[in-house]
Amino acid sequence: MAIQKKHGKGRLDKWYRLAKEKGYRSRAAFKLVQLNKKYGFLEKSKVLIDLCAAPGGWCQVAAECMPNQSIIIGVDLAPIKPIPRVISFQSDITTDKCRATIRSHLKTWKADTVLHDGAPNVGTAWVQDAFSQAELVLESLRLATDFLIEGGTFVTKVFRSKDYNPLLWVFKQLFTSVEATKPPSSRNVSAEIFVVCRGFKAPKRIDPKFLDPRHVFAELAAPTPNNEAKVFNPEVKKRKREGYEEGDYTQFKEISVTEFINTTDPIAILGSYNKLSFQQPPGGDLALSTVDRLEDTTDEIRKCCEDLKILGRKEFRSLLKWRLKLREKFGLVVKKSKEKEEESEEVAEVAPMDEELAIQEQLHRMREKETTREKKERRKENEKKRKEIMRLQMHMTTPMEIGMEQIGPDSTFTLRRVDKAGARDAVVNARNVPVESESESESSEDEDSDDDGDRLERELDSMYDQYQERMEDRDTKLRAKKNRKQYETDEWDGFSEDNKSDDEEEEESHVGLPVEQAPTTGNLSNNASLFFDQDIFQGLDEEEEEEEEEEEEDEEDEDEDEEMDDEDEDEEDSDIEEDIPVQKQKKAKKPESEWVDDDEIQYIDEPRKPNGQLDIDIITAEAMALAQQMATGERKSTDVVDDGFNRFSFRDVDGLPEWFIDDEGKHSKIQRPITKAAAAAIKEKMRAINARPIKKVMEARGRKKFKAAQKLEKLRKKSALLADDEALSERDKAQSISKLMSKATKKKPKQQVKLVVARGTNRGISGRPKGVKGRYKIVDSRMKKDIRAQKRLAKKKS
Ligand SMILES: C[S@@+](CC[C@H](N)C(=O)[O-])C[C@H]1O[C@@H](n2cnc3c(N)ncnc32)[C@H](O)[C@@H]1O
Repeated sequence: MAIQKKHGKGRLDKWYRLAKEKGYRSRAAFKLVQLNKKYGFLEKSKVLIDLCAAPGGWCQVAAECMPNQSIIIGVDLAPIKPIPRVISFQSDITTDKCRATIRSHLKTWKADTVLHDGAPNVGTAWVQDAFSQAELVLESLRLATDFLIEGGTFVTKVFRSKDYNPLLWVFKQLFTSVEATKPPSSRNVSAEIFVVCRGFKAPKRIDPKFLDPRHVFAELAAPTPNNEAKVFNPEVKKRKREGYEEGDYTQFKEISVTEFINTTDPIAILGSYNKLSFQQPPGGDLALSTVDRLEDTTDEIRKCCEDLKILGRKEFRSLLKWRLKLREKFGLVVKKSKEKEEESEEVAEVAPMDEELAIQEQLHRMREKETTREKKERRKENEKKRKEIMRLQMHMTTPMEIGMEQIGPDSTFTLRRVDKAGARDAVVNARNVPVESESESESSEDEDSDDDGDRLERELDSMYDQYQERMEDRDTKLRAKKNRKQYETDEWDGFSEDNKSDDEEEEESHVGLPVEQAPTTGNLSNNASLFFDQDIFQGLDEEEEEEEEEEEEDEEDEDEDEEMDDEDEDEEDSDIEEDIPVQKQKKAKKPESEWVDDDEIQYIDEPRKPNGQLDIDIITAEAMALAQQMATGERKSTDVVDDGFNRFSFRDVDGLPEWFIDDEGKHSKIQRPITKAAAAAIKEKMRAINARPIKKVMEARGRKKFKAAQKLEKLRKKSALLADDEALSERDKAQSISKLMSKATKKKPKQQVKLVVARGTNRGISGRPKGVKGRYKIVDSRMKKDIRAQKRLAKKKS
């Protein structure tokens, strides 16, 4: 691919000219120059493979930057003219032949860097292009995995398409650091992005599916419609552009109560209808009149049926329970007797249902039963572990005793395993993983007998989780809070030495995750993880690590560092627990064992103003009121500490459902009265903040000021020179200085923007219209007329 004169003028841009000047064979060379400037991988490499290298721009750059005696191999479908220090040959990178040729050149060496800048099918349809590009990337990755040394670097070009995320996910499994970047020399109009993958993990075996385009780019099946979501979030409406359902052109939907009772999917009805009707159909419905008369059909239930869209979780639950009761009464579901409970088959009679539906429901129930059983077992196991940890914490046992009953080849107990069951948080907090005491296990028999009820409970719980996730997606504060919580609970990783479960270790050496799995990273969505891959966030981890190292080195400073971490967290949370100033919050939060006295607080390295005062930003009325009270001596620091211990401090949340704790948490805190003065002070402060111009404007103003100062300085110097000039008379001096001044203060006339109407030959043109010089703006005729009218009006007024 030699430099060709492209038709579009934009193609012969600055980089094209620079490439010509510098003797590079392609403008692409600058992309590698800029990537290397940012990541510096070429200087560290001794062996490099450049895939799709023609005409050889990247090879030229590599030869320039890599140490002497390095091996550089360039391969392409097209011939590459010889480049000093570069071995090049012609081959298709997807073939075994290419692999063999590279191997013959490298012998036993491994490559430190593999580059790929391939672009197939140039000129065909873009969608097709993007796909084969992605395939080519995967092929180049396959080749890279064969030749890269552990810790090596792989740089590739990827096109922004639907295959971009799956590709990135694959990279992330194989490399410790994956960063996507667009060098300045890459045109903005181009969809290309460069991904720099560093720290090749060199797994012993890679699942072939991993590098197979059919798996990596497989379309994920459309998720099944989530009717439950509709039930619990009736107000969240997604825009549908599909129009109304065929034959149904109303938005208000109503369904008979009997249908709700007979249906096998009540949640779908609750999610998609507005009203459950007790209205008798024309022919009369005996079942409906019975339902109407039953005692279970309370006024509350009737009210709930009136408008489903305004119901909350509690109301839906009562409607579903009511439905179950009626189904039992009508003999639609027969409760299992104790003897029959033993049998795996459940006796369930569902009246108007065809055979297939019946089988489906039975299968579904069996599956539910199985998961309930598994869940129960997990709970028991977790409870056992929790008790052991409690005993250990209370010095009732030694670590040796932990997990004694589980002794076996793979029974090493780590909290990570517990976490897989989703219970570690609770274990660490010594909170109840729902305990199954003996008395409870008796009652759990009842639970089992009511399979539907159990299922509903779980559905409701999972709905709440989904609701939380959605809220987190929307609300960054909530997300930060959750991550913080997770961080707090993650701090202690149990007794595993290397903090890795067996499974995880296996994953490292054998990357073989099912490719269908959605590519996500930790708690972050893919988009979020891509966002955080940006340079700006890169230092953060290292900083944290450094801090940790410091902590290890200096045990004496440990407490101090921890306090600083706490402080960061507190600051983030300031809007949640704003009622106590930062430092005091920390004090109040400290557990008794880590208690520090007032003197110790003095040594904490708090952010301070230049005058030595603590730099605390008071942004809430509560904090302001407290600050005022403290300043006037109305309250003392000890009062604030005492306030930390209140009836909300040690809330007993054992066994309470997550949604309840969350909901209660919003209100279970001291409501501190605020003073009028404090509210006014905060209002004023906020007004001042809002009145500040945005950063861009501030910067522009600063630039203007700076330029004016420069101009003034120049003028001053010139005037001084003139004043010192002995050859000039005083009059001449005064004249020339005033000339200078008037020249400097004269404003340049603003360049007129010529309006060009987009009609005739100018319709739909891109670029400068013929015969137009200077600044121009293409407008439609309406706009031109409007502007004229405005001018006329302004003239009239003046
Ligand atoms: C954008 S150019 C590479 C430019 C090069 N990096 C440089 O600096 O000069 C893309 C190259 O990919 C090559 N290519 C496309 N498919 C290929 C394949 N299957 N095997 C080898 N080369 C391929 C094309 O021949 C083309 O020369």
